[in-house]
Amino acid sequence: MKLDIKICGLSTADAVDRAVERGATHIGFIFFEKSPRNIAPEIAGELADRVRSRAKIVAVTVDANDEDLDDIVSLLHPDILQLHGHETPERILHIKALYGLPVMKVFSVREATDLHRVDPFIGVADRFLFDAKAPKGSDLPGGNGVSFDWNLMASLDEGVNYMLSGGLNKDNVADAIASTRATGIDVSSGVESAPGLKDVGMIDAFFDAVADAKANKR
Ligand SMILES: O=C(O)c1ccccc1NCC(=O)[C@H](O)[C@H](O)COP(=O)(O)O
Repeated sequence: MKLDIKICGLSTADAVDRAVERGATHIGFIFFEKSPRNIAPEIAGELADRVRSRAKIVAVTVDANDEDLDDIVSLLHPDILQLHGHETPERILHIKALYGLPVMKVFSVREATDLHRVDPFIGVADRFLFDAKAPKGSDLPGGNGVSFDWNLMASLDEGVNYMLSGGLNKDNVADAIASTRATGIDVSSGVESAPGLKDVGMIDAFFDAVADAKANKR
């Protein structure tokens, strides 16, 4: 089974190196000022250079304007733009025309009806990421370490290619893989010892758990 693994919100060389050594197919950098994982595009670009040919570089933005996207794209040179805000299909078409990069559009989920919001984006975004809705009072649209009911994903059209995220960690990732058709999984706070602080031991434990899950699914 081919499963993409994205480690998101990286900000140190140690964590970038370990994630990719352990098999991360995607690494994500957060460009959102309120996030403890927010990173300057220049620094993200330097970290990405360490692993560029081995993992896809994902720029995570939230309703970013063209000026900010210009900076991010020119300094990071991402492979994928992850749009984690309220971007419309029209905005996504504009961004794709500007940069010629694949777009992964994020939807937050609490109930089955949240999944229908994807319909106008099919054929517009290249891939989808389903995350949990932010808890009340959170400043962050992602990276909150909370899960949603993965059984809801069964009602999604089978043709939709998606990554799953939201509160994944070493203890629940096997269950997430077994109970959905996700072609990728994405983790951030589940491999952190404190908000924004990635922990290489926790990255190891996460990849060990994914390896066990894949072995058991064969
Ligand atoms: O992680 C952040 O701080 C963040 C801030 C603003 C927008 C998106 C953000 N994270 C995006 C991600 O792809 C996270 O990996 C995803 O939300 C899962 O996070 P977690 O539940 O902590 O594993």
